[in-house]
Amino acid sequence: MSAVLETEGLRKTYRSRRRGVRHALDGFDMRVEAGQVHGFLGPNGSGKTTTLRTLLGLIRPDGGRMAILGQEVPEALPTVAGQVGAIVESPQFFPNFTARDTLSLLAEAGEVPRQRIDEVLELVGLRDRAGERVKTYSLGMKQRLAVASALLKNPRLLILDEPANGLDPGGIREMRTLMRNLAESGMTVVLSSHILGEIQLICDSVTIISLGRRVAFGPVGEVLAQHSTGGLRVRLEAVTDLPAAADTLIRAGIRVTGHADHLTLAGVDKPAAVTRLLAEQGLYVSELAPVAVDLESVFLELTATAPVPGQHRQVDQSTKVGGPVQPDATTGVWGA
Ligand SMILES: Nc1ncnc2c1ncn2[C@@H]1O[C@H](COP(=O)(O)OP(=O)(O)OP(=O)(O)O)[C@@H](O)[C@H]1O
Repeated sequence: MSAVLETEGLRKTYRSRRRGVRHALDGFDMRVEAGQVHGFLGPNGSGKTTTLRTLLGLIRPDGGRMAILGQEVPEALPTVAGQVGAIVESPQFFPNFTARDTLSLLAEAGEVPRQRIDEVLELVGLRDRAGERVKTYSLGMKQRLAVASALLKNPRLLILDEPANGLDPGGIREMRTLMRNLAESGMTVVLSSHILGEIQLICDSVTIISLGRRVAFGPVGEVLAQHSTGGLRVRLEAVTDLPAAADTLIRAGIRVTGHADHLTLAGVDKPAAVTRLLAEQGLYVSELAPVAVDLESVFLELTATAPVPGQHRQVDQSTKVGGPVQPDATTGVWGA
């Protein structure tokens, strides 16, 4: 597959007399394949906006290379810019313009046919409010207008920083469907977001950045599988049997974590052996299921345990990433 967006060894250092040196990007690699919805994730201050601004030519990198649609940027930006739609940080609109005026202005500047204005207004759900002034819009309506403006050129690559910002639950779901439909029509979509449950639902692949470096990437299923503990969740017909079941399993060499209404197990080769062991003691299993690891757990683990060489300390401190995250005792993902 061809890469629509690529960075290799990207570096960006901010220097200030007062705050000293800050390595916002420290050899950052990223690759997004054509036609994918790609989640770009990282804690506050990890370098996401810096990456996107650098790719769009708004910031000059200190090292590394970048390509958009197979062309090296920033050199090729004049050529590729017409095929890229982006919202990075909160876009500013003229408050006294209506949504339609706003999009008309942008369409004229970008030589976009006027009929496209109605298409994008319909897509983002603003059709019936398009004649009202932007200053009367809610946060979510402004966000919809921002997405409409990024879609105006029918870009091959759409980059959205926190597109769900301010959207109501129905709006988030509509945005999810819109992103999937756009990808199915061949558009590549890069989403930066902190709503990890949403990213897990929408995205084909992800990149996780921490301290300006990539700490995970690939198809969502693979990233989850790589960090799966292989644990099992066991429920019994009688909750009161849990202590006896835990005893039996521990004696068989299985690592067990107890919870109010279930056990989590690690170090199990054959799940059927668990059922047999317990049945032999008159303990009956009502559920035996793999413990599902979610993107949020993987994210917390990876971003909090990323290496922290001395020179990255400032970014680390600003993001408040400390020592390893403690296992979540309620899910038992690391509880064994
Ligand atoms: N103009 C600047 N001058 C100095 N430092 C900056 C500047 N812009 C960003 N930084 C620093 O670079 C680091 C990366 O910031 P960036 O905005 O890329 O993070 P982010 O991942 O987008 O965070 P968030 O999730 O909060 O939006 C942060 O420590 C930030 O303080």
